[in-house]
Amino acid sequence: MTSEAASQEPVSALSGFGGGAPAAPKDAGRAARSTLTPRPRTGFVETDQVRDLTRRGLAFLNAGYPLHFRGPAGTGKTTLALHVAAQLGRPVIIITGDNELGTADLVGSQRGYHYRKVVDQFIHNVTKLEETANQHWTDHRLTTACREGFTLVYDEFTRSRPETHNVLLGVFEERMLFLPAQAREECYIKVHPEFRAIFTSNPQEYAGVHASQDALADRLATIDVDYPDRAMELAVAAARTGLPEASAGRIIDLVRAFRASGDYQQTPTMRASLMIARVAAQEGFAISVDDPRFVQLCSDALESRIFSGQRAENIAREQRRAALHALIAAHCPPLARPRRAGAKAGIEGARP
Ligand SMILES: Nc1ncnc2c1ncn2[C@@H]1O[C@H](COP(=O)(O)OP(=O)(O)OP(=O)(O)O)[C@@H](O)[C@H]1O
Repeated sequence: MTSEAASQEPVSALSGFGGGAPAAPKDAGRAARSTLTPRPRTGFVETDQVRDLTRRGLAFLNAGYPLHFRGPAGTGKTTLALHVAAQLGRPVIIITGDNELGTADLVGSQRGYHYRKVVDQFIHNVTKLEETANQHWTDHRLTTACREGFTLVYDEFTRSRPETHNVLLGVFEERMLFLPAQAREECYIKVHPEFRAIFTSNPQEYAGVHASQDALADRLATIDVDYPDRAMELAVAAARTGLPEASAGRIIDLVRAFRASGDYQQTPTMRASLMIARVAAQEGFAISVDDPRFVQLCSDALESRIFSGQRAENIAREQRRAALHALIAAHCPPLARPRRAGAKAGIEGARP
């Protein structure tokens, strides 16, 4: 995403949120275009783990501290941040971290031109033309959020350069947002008492991220988000795909066992189990090693995580592939054979 897009585009397409929140009179149209109104998201799963993280996060936010959810990819940080933001009941503004993002993208800048044309035809055959061009100051997302008391969700903030965040130090410490000289009319604004900020970051990401400044990290209340427990992963897969729990459970156990094996270069996250579950449900595959289409689906979704593009040794490759297939067989067992009269019930509904 470009910095312009990050700072300017409405983001109402995000699920669980609708655009056009009511804004305060000043700059109302602009603020409304860049905010989201939280509403409950369909398929959102609230387990004890989610409730606990939400409660702990809200405690910091209610005391006025900026909150930071930190955790590996696919652990549900962004979803959780939006869920917690929704609990605050204020319009939400989202920024996504980007190396190209600068202070102006957060705070505001001089934009556009106002043309003024005066045609003086006092003497009928003489035309006097006067044209002036004035730039005018435009608030960007951080300024709008601070001014109006909105909730700012800054997703993957460590993808932005640390110096971009200098302006945040005053916001969190002195509750003042200092504006650059171009803002002319005001050199700072007092941060609205209802302004809150929620950050997310992934400490394991090593491409395209920056270390967070100590000064900023010290101001954030950081809560570590770990991989979801089985109950949560299962509930999410069942809710988001419509698979029965027994079938979704096999996929979850397969992906969790693969994750526990450590035999990969890219961690298989909750997104991997959702991907398998969603495609299997849509295509009507049997969640079993007996269905070659299902086995192929698991291989497609998981094998790429074993090798990250480097040329792995062929033997290691084959060994790891075989280990993955053994996991598929162990967690997605053969379909129940047709029962002979009097035989006991077999595996519960292997088909989704
Ligand atoms: N509580 C939940 N209910 C329903 N779905 C969820 C929940 N938490 C996470 N998910 C789903 O799990 C997937 C990963 O979640 P999310 O994008 O929030 O993770 P993340 O930690 O922000 O990932 P990344 O660091 O890669 O951006 C998404 O498809 C999301 O919709």
